[in-house]
Amino acid sequence: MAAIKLDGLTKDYGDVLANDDLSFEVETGEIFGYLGPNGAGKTTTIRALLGFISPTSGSARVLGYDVTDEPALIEAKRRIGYLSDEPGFDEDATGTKILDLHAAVKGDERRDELLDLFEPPLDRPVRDYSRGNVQKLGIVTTFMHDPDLVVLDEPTSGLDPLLQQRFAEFLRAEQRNGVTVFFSSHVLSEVRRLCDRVGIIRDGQLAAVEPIDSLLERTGKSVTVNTNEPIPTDALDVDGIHDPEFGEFDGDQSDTFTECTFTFTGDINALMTRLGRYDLLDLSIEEAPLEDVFLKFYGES
Ligand SMILES: Nc1ncnc2c1ncn2[C@@H]1O[C@H](COP(=O)(O)OP(=O)(O)OP(=O)(O)O)[C@@H](O)[C@H]1O
Repeated sequence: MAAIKLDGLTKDYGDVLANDDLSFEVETGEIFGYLGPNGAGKTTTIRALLGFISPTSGSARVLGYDVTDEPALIEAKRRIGYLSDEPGFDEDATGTKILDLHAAVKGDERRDELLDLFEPPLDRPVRDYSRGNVQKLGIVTTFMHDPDLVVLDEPTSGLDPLLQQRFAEFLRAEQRNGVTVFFSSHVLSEVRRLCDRVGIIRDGQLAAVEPIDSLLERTGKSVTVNTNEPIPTDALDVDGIHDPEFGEFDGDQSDTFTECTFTFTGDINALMTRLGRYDLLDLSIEEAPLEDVFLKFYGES
């Protein structure tokens, strides 16, 4: 059985068609990334899955329960963890009080283990928390009742790189124990590290559902080359170089360049061999920004 199933899910806010006829499934035990630019409709889907808003048409099921069937959804939520993009805890309450409240509703058999791992402050009121500390507390509340499915809206925002790494390892371990993870993000490096498959939403419509590997193959890298002296533009005669942009006095004006940025989808060894013949000052190879991916591959559709 799919852990999440959307069947023509539509949410029309009047001015905005935030989710337009979305259909896809998330398998039990997979980590599924839900990607899209700002305002694409990710939070709207998540809020519909948790019963916070009603679909205008279509339907959705979580853990087999219809999200518009209130008693059924209450039952399902005992087995679901949810981390909001804005946790919105009571500012006057301490961390301990918030955890006690959540425990009273859902249980807290994993509280101590999670506190050891993520170490949010507990004795101060939430008003005095940094963004990262709010997020750490949110992670504890999401997992402490040992859910089968977790729905995470931008889960690593505010976490430092070390904690992001710890959280990634934690999610992988949860997955090995059979937990299903559905999370939204606009950060490609996070998605790359975690996901098995991704669904991409743009302007409320599903642009693609595909394994992360095939998305990354098409995405390519963003490469910047700086040289010590002008080198021939022929140096870029390598399969997989797209849209080269040259430094101010380079490229188009002459047949040499000292600075060039391009997207690369080819064999990195072939590129290094070719460029290795020249005297390079600097070479950077980075993940293409997710916004570029959207524009490049899904812009026209
Ligand atoms: N309650 C609402 N009433 C009217 N319009 C809304 C409401 N909530 C969201 N929208 C609109 O619906 C669209 C989708 O918003 P949503 O928050 O689902 O996007 P998102 O992909 O989660 O964006 P972000 O990454 O910025 O959080 C946006 O145009 C937003 O302005």
